[in-house]
Amino acid sequence: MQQIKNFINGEFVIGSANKFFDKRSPVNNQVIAQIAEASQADVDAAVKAAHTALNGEWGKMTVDQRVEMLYAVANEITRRFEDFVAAEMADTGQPNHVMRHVFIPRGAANFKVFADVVKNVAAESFTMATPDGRGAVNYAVRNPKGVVGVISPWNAPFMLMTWKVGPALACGNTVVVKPSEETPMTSALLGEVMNAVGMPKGVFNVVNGFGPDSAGEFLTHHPMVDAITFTGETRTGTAIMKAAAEGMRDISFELGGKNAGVVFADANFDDAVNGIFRSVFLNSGQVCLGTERVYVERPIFDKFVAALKAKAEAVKYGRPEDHGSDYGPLISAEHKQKVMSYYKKAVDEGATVVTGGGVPDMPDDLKDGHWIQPTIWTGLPETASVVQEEIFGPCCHIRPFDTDEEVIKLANDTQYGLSTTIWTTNLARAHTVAAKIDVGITWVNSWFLRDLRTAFGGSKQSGIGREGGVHSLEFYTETRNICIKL
Ligand SMILES: NC(=O)C1=CN([C@@H]2O[C@H](COP(=O)(O)OP(=O)(O)OC[C@H]3O[C@@H](n4cnc5c(N)ncnc54)[C@H](O)[C@@H]3O)[C@@H](O)[C@H]2O)C=CC1
Ligand SMILES: O=C(O)/C=C/C=C(\O)C(=O)O
Repeated sequence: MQQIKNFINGEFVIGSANKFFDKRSPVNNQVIAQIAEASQADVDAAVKAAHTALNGEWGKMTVDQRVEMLYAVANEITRRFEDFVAAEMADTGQPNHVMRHVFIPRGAANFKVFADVVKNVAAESFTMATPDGRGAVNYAVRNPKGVVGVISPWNAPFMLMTWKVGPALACGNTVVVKPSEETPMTSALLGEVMNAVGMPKGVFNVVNGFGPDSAGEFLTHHPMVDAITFTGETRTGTAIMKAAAEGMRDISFELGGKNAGVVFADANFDDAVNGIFRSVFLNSGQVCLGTERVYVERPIFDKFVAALKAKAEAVKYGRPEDHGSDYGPLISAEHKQKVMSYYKKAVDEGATVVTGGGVPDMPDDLKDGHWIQPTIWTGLPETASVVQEEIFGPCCHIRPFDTDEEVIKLANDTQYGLSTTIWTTNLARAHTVAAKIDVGITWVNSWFLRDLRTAFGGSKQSGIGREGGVHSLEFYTETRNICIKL
């Protein structure tokens, strides 16, 4: 049986508690690996190693040397591409093509792009007048924050973990990563990559375990962690924020969403159907940017619902490594139970089930996996649980609308504010509506089209702060101003 160990100070270690927990495959619920759980002492050792590394060889590197190191990491990820694809498929059960074309390439890009950003983005400088007429010059320098705690989720494990580790290292910090207990494999592989490229010991560390009373909590409460970056559930964000308050540590949070898709009657119909389908069902709906509320302008409502239904009914369930399959299971039995409870609630609250709503009939070898049908509802009021609460599953509610003002109000009627996708051929309308929807990211005639130099994050309860491009520099460095009187 494969063992996944912690990675502390450049070494793979089981840890002081000699304790393991099971990693089960989402496709059939079989145990596929044993994960070494980090104790409080192990987390302490990882944080201290990261702290020591700040003042060693890593801390003394020039920006150019760091940049070269990050390029080497990206190249090594690309060289071991198939290993990363296999590990992520085993952990998540999601299709080969999604790993190959979206999640794993993004992991390498997360190192390259931020290497380029730190190399090319200047810090600010201002000259000022002084009473004696000689003036003064101000210039900013960016220093690493220190040890960054990275808490990452299970839905796109490698992409979301490296989205934080890439910029943190580019800025000269060191990191301790706590991957989700559901998906530890690619973080461990990244440890191998770090050793292969000669990354100094202690710069990158991984501690495995759970949240409360385990590695997640030990890490976020550790007094030598200088900043915490987290992607996951809003409620977990609240707990981490409380931990970060001790010692006034900085935080960057990307949290949940209940994102709206808006389809106007003038949209290119096929593009809109394909785009909304992808935004609802990619990764079996386990994407924080995913659409769970769809608003369609009334003249095309029936036709749109029928087209989305046809596509949802055509998904090909199957093992991720089977190139014919395009739809995977949910991550865990627990998550399946949560999503199924929403499928039941929708019916209890009076939804019309357009398609799905249950569990597919799978062959014997996959029967115990966490499979669930893509599901579409109509006919619910906006107050219904499945229209208000983040489900994080392959499902959406579709409702007709008549005016721009109405759909803006509907889209904004949520505690979340992460993303929106708008489909229209009327550019003026796209601008006007986009400006009025209170989210961090709006896509027009597209979804999940990512330029890593742009600001990324959520408003309202979907997050705190922005990452991406220079915004990541803001979070991962301490900007200091130096004022010189001339
Ligand atoms: N990107 C997103 O917006 C994501 C949203 N979710 C939502 O969250 C729900 C639950 O999924 P989970 O993986 O359990 O999300 P979660 O927010 O509980 O876990 C994310 C990470 O935080 C860690 N964690 C949990 N409690 C912690 C604590 N008190 N202190 C420090 N670390 C802690 C977990 O071990 C994991 O590494 C999903 O059903 C979904 O609705 C989950 C994953 C990603
Ligand atoms: O593209 C990114 O940087 C982040 C994407 C986030 C998700 O897909 C998620 O958290 O589900």
